Order: sequence, then C-alpha cells, then structure tokens
Amino acid sequence: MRSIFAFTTLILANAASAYPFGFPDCVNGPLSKNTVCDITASPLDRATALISLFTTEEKLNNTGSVSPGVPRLGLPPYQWWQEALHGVALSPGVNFSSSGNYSYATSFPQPILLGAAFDDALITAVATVISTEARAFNNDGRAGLDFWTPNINPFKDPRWGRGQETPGEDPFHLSSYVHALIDGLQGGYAPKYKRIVATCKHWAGYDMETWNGNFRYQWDAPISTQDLVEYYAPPFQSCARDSNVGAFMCSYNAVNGRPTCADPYLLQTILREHWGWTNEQQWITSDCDAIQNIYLPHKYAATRPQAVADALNAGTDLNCGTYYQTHLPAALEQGLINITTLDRALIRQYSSLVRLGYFDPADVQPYRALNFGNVDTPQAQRLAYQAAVEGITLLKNDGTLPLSVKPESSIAMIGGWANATTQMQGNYYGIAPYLHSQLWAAQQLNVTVHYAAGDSSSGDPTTNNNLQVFAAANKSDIIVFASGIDNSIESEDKDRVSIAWTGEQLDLIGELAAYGKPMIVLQMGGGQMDSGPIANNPNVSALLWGGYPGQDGGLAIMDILTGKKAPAGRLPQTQYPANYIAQVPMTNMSLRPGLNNPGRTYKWYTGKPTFDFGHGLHYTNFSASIGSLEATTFNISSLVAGCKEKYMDRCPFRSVPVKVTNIGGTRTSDYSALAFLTGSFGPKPYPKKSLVAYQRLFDISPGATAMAMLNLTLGSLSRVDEMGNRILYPGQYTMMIDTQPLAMLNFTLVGEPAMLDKWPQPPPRVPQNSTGNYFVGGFDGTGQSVIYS
Ligand SMILES: O=[N+]([O-])c1ccc(O[C@@H]2O[C@@H](CO)[C@H](O)[C@H]2O)cc1
Repeated sequence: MRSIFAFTTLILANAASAYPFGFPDCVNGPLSKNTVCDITASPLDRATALISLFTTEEKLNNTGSVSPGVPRLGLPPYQWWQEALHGVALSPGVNFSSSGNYSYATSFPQPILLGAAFDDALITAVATVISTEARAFNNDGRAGLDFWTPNINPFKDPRWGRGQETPGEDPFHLSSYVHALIDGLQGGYAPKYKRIVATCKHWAGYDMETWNGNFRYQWDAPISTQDLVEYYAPPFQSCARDSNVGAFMCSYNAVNGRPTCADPYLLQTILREHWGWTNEQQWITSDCDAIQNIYLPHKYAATRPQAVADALNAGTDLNCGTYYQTHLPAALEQGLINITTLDRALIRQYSSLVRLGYFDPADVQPYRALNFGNVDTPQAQRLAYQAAVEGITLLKNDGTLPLSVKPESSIAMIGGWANATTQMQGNYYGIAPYLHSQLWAAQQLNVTVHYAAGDSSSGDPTTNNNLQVFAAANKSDIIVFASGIDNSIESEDKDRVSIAWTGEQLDLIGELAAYGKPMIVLQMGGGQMDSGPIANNPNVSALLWGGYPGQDGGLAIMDILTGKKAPAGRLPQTQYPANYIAQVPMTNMSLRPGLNNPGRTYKWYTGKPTFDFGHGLHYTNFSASIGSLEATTFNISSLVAGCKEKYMDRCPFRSVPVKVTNIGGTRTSDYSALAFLTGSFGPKPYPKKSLVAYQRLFDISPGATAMAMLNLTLGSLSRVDEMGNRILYPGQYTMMIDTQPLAMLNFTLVGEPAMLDKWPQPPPRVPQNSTGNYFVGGFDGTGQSVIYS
C-alpha cells in the first residue's frame, strides 16, 4: 500500500535539499539585462531570449523534470513535478515542513466524491484554495509553480485503481468539472499571471493499471475513432480548447499502436492543431519514464535515441525522469532531432514560467505575498467540510435517517473505516491539518459511543476477532458499520479483481443487521462496489457512499446521519452488479455493447445496474417542471445558421428553465438537477440516455421552489459518427430531469444533418511490436475481440 509515496518521499528529500526553489535574480544577476527580465516584453520573446543564451549542453540538461537551470546565468534549478490532486500533495517538488508552518495543507475529498456534488462552483472554489496554498508553498521555496493535476481520464471500468482520482464516468460531467477546476487552479482563461499551471493527464486512453498480464507501461489501447471522440477525448478537449490549461501529460499506454508520447496525431494534429492549443506557453510532459517505455516494453522505437527523438519530435516537450537528459545528446549527434525542436520545447517551458511571474519583481504580481497564513484558513476548512457534505450520497434509506439522537442514545461505531485517518484521503494526498474520522465525529455528539474496528477478514464473523464488535452492537441502540475498500485494494498499479463486498464483510453486516436495531452501512472508498446484497437486506436501514471524504469527512458523514445536513450527492459512476467484471475484459475499450461486452457506463450498459449513475436519495422529495420552449420543432439549418462560434458545438441551443419544488414535508435540502437527453437520432445503436446539463440548487426549504437554468448547446444535442465527426441529426429528442424522470420535454429536429466538427482522421494502426504476449482481448477495428501476440 502507498508504495508510490515511499518513492516520492525519498525523491522529495533529495529534491528539497538539492533543488530548493528560488527565483532568478532579475535585478542584479547576469540575466538582469536580458529580455527575459523585461516585464513589458511578450512571454515568447522573453523565453526566446533566455534560451538563446543556453549552450547546447545546457539545453539538453534542462529537458527533465529535475532541471538544473543554468548556474552561470543565475537561472536556478527547477523541479517540474508537483502534485495537487485534492490539495497540495506529497510529491518530488513539494516539501512539507516536519512541524509548524508548512507542515500541512488543506486536504479536500478525492475527485470522485467532488464529482458526486455536481456543483461546478464548488469545484472552482476548491481549486482556488489549492492554487492559493500552492502559491504560499512556492513563496517559501517549498514547491514549484506547475502541478501535475488533474487526472481526467474517464472512469470507464469499475476495476480501475485510479478511478478515485477522477470525477467519474460521464464525459460531459468531466468536461464541465475540469473547466471549473482549471478556472480555479489557473485563475481564469488567460490571466496576466496564472495562479499555477495545471496539467491535464493522461492523454489518452489510460484507464488500466494491470490486468491479466497487461500493464499500463506496455498496454496498447485499441480505441475506435468514434469512442475516442465521444468518450475518451472530451475532458481533454475541455482542458485544451475551452479552458486553456497550461500543460498536458501524455500517458504510458499506446493508442492504436503508437505510444501516446510519440504520437504526432494525438499531440500535434488533435491537441495543438484541431483544438487550437497553440500558444507558446503550453507544454507537454511525459508521464514518469513513459519515454523510456517507447523503447521498452513498447518496442516502438528500435533504439533509445530513437525513442527520445520520436517523443520530442511528436511534441513531448518535457520528460518526467532523466531519459531525455541521458539520450537526447545521442539523438542530436545522430541527426534524429534538431536544435529548433529542442529550443521549441524549452521556450514552451520557460514562457510558461514567465506567465507565472517567475522572472518578475514581487511587487508587480498578485501572488507573491501569500504565506502560511493563507493555508488551511477557517474558510478553507469550511470548504473541505462542505465539499464532503455535498458529495456524500445516500443510496438507501428506509426512513431511519436522519437519526434522532438524544443524550441517552448509544451508537456502535464499527468497522475498519470507523476510525480512519489517512484512509480518508485516498491517494495523491498531502499532509492534512487533521483527519476527523466518523468515530471522532460521533464522540463529539452528546451520546454514548461504543467503538470496535472488528475484523472482517477472518471468515466466520462470530469468531473471537469480532467479540468486541458484537459487544458494542449489544450495548448500543444504533449501529453504524463503516467499511468498503481503500488504497490497499484500489490504487496506482492496482486494479481491483472484484467489485463485490467480501463474503466476510457481508457476513458481518448480516450478523449486525440481525440485531434488528437501526443499522447504517457506510460504503467507503472510490470505486463502486456492488452493494446489492446490503441494499436488499431489509434489516439494513440505510446505505451511504462516503468516497474518500478528506480532512473533515467523518464530521460530514455524521452530520448527514444525524440530520444536521441533508444528503444530495449523486453517484458519478454506475454501480454494477458484481458479475459485470466477468463479462468484459478491462482491455476492451469499446463503449457500445458487443462481443464480450455488455456495454459500458450508464449510456450503453445493457444489464441492470445495482444503482444507476446519478442515483442519490434525499431526506425529502422533489417535483420538477420544465418551462416550455417557444416551439417543439426546430430546423437544423436555422440552428446552424445562427451559430457564430468558431467551435460550433459550443453554440447555445436553448436555456431551459426547470422549476424544482421541495414537496417532502419537513427537511430543507439541496437538489442537483441532472438533465439527460434520450431519443432516436444519429447513428445506431442509440445510447440509453446522455447527461447534457446539470445544476445544483441549494437549501430548498419545504414547500419552496428553486429555479435551475439548464444550458443546452448544439454540441449536447449532437452525436458522433464512426469517423469521429460531430453531427447534428434530425430526430426525436426528449429531455428528462433526474434518473427516475420528474419531468420531460419533447422536441424534434428536422432537416439535413449538419456537421459541427469535422474530425481529423487518424493514420493507420501500427502493428504490435511490444515484448511479450500482452495483448489479450484487443480490438481489431471492427469491434471484434482478438488476441495479439
Ligand atoms: O517511479 N515511481 O515511483 C513512480 C511513481 C508514480 C508514478 O505515477 C505517475 O506519475 C504521475 C505524475 O503526475 C502520474 O499521474 C502517474 O501515472 C510513476 C512512477
């Protein structure tokens, strides 16, 4: 468990002593007369002037994540690798102090729980705190200015160990979420000074650690153009085209035969050209040692110099690791790269630092005054708590919740998650100021608490190992069982081999439920587990999904259980029945149902989910009504003629008002209005439905009404054909509010199909070369599973 962090802590210690962060001296240093220090010049001119001073050797030296800078020029070393997935995080470039100031940073819930809030404003607020704290760390020389976050690969397969790092499975949701996130991380679309540089990773098609002899380092993901455009690419399009993110990371895996870091189609044709991600301040880093993988195990390049040349020429500007620094000299000597390409990469990196104010005097820029007083402020603490409250999702409730607790009440807090500490953070975590567990929160109530962790790994739950559990349950009138999964089961390098609760866990839940007392199960962890057996047990009163809820997650959970807060989170991923994973190999990248594939995500899954994407109960009931449009039939040619955007999918269709009323009696509650589109239009098969808009409404009191404005674009009405073209089709459309529709709106599009986005066609698939018989269950371009060797 947490092996990556043993590594990062090691690097961190080295990096911190070898490369403390400093700023170039633009007042007295050797660079002071160079254009790089001229704040009136453009970032491109400034970076170009800087790089023109580098010798070839200095250029080659500064291509890795640990860049030595150029001492003779007074250019300090720089560590490019910082992480901040849900708060400033332990990573090579982040140096937490061992005590006192800078010994902690706010630790928010994992993205999978943030995603469940369906609240983009919350995401911007969280990201703004993260970038503020990152700046404070930077000002103290404890972090760089670029962070390798977010992980925005769609969480397609429930087994994926890193799905917890993402906001979920739906491409529209991810695109909207990541736009809000980058807004907060970077400080808007094109601020004069970026707050920090964010890095959208891992482009593209990365969603497997290790499965059945396949590893992320050698996996060649077979992805059809249709699936790429419709599913794998949209969050990255949102990063690049719509949010102007400062950096991208290419992934370990190959796509259709090409390791992504060596693929000019993905990096140049799509990312830079088609999405217009072309300004000089944007760079692409490789995943860590991914360039080495181009040589081995991908065997895409025949030599190491060829591997680095393939990557640099394709547009990978920076190498996480030392492979560029080691092998680019030979590539240059052999004429595989030229100095112009090397300069391009360096100019991109350093102009990005210019945009961060790295070369500018402190008094002209907004973030240099931030200090530890801006870290984990009371406001940030409240936000961490609020974020957990908003995401926590109620899956079942027989009416027992909210609990009514009185001084004479006694609660049994049971299970391996009841007294959680760092478990609450998931992976890519920082050092939290505190970690309030569910047990801690229960102990703050004016009730008696009986705690027993128990041991759900011991087979028969009635063995001695669980005597304390039964004693606690006996003595209490309420039982809370907190369990599920954690990073020992799902993590980087570890995909799950089961999505069921273990027999031991289910047996123990059964024993505890048999007491006939109010019995609440907390399903903790990132990936969904099949909670069907728990939901179907009539003696289990309630089931709540808590994700990895961060520093105040225990309090958020207990406040929901006791009714101080009302739940309104929604599942950001489908909860499949346990046998789903036997029906589809992880290596099957197709979304649509086919051979060995019952379909993926709520859009295409043909079976019956245990809980649907978007499921989430409240302590009250809501009704909804959709305002009528001015017409029920729309002509495609008029819609398109009225569209003046360069990217036509962004053109508005209509803003649809939705009136939501709390009809449930006594409880004030938030409500996330989710709008799905269904109907018969575009290529077959049709998806069951697609999320096209959402908005969270706050604090709707009983009897009160709130209004959501759901903005539909032409893009959200469109479908993608087999060539990847995004097209507006004639047909019958139905917009539905919520998973069990509370309201529906029908309309029709008539006329000829209209092209919204013509997709550049990929080069032909490259045959497999990789070492080993890894390619079990691939895709041959027609949807058939094949075995490559
Ligand atoms: O060598 N290691 O110890 C090591 C540790 C972490 C690691 O993960 C990669 O590094 C992260 C960089 O942001 C990417 O998200 C992830 O895929 C890759 C390599």
